[in-house]
Amino acid sequence: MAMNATPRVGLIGWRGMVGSVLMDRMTTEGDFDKIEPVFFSTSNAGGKAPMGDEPLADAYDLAALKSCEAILTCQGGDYTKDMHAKLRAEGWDGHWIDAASTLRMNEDALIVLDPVNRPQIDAAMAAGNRNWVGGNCTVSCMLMGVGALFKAGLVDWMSTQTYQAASGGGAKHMRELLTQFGTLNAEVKSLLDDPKSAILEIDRQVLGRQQAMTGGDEAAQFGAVLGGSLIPWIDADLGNGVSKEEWKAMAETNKILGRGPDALGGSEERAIPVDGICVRIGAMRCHSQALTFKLKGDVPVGEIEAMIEEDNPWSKVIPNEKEATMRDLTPVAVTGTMDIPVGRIRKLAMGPDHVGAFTVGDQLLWGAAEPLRRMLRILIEA
Ligand SMILES: NC(=O)C1=CN([C@@H]2O[C@H](COP(=O)(O)OP(=O)(O)OC[C@H]3O[C@@H](n4cnc5c(N)ncnc54)[C@H](OP(=O)(O)O)[C@@H]3O)[C@@H](O)[C@H]2O)C=CC1
Ligand SMILES: N[C@@H](CC(=O)OP(=O)(O)O)C(=O)O
Repeated sequence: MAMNATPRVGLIGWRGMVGSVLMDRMTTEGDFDKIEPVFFSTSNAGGKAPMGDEPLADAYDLAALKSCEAILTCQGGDYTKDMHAKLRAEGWDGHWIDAASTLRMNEDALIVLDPVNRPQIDAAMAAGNRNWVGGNCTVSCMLMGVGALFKAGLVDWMSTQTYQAASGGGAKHMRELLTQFGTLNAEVKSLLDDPKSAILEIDRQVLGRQQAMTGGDEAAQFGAVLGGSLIPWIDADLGNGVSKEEWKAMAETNKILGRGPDALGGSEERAIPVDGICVRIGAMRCHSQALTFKLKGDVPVGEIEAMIEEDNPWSKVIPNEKEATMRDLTPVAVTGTMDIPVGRIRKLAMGPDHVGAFTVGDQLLWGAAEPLRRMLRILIEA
């Protein structure tokens, strides 16, 4: 069912980190001209909204929420757990668009990434679906880069080793990383300023400070030191040696592609194995991934590059050369842009059907905010 010409859309979580990126993108793309926005707050109902004359509505007020044809939330999983079922139980049949992972694998929710799964979105809309959830940031950024190979049916399996930014944990995690870097620098500043000082003495003092931080307030967000180190575990421990972030890679990739039993409505098509190790590194807001593909045949690198380049306006092939890689295939180059560069594309020593690639994406843009605002736009324009 199509929405009204200028639908009333409730925005929850708009001042958080993901929400702020979303607001920027919605402003840039003119989305606010197409809706009647209603801004909610979980902490400051009655306060000043970021636009318009109406004060902030209470995000726990069911009547206010029910007055919206669509609700777009970046407030987080606890809010979704608390409010989504209550609203549905009251008979609200509006569109719920959500950044949190809570509903993603539900039978009645579609994971949205329209440049990759627009056919699934259209089919779900026609079937009356009402729950639209953004994918895990690593999965969405990966599929925006190399989705072409999956769409073409070329992938037998894929392994991904991730290099995930601090922002994936939230704003406090980004602050903690920078604070740790500052503390470590301060610890050895006088030695660093002296070009004749011994590097191994600097290293010893840095390690001592890192060890002193471990288990304390300075590493409270991540639970381990990230500055000058890394953490090869992200999200919950599933108890079988797999982290929840790693589990999402296969589960969500296949659901987005409409494959396997978790696809909306179920699918007979084999779920493609996707697996690897997820690692937190000291980048700010870009997730990077080293990918290994086992393809179904010996596809020339030039053909792979052409498919990636042509797949969508944001996927960009970076020539597999040192200079281009260092210039264009780093978190610093990609942060704040919509581009999803894919580089280091080459045949691996394991055989001509094994291909390596490396991709980088801003996890707050394609990894979180962008698929949601695009889904809202699709609903408005339906
Ligand atoms: N961070 C990420 O990488 C990703 C996050 N997500 C999802 O999005 C959810 C929100 O993430 P994120 O945006 O990082 O969370 P934030 O903590 O930045 O924001 C969440 C809410 O916290 C409240 N808040 C309290 N203090 C502040 C403050 N000082 N500044 C801003 N907001 C504040 C706001 O609610 P109020 O205005 O009502 O007080 C805000 O909407 C996550 O829980 C997750 O489900 C999804 C993909 C990626
Ligand atoms: N888990 C991701 C961030 C995130 O919010 O993921 P999800 O939306 O799947 O919970 C990270 O830490 O990098």
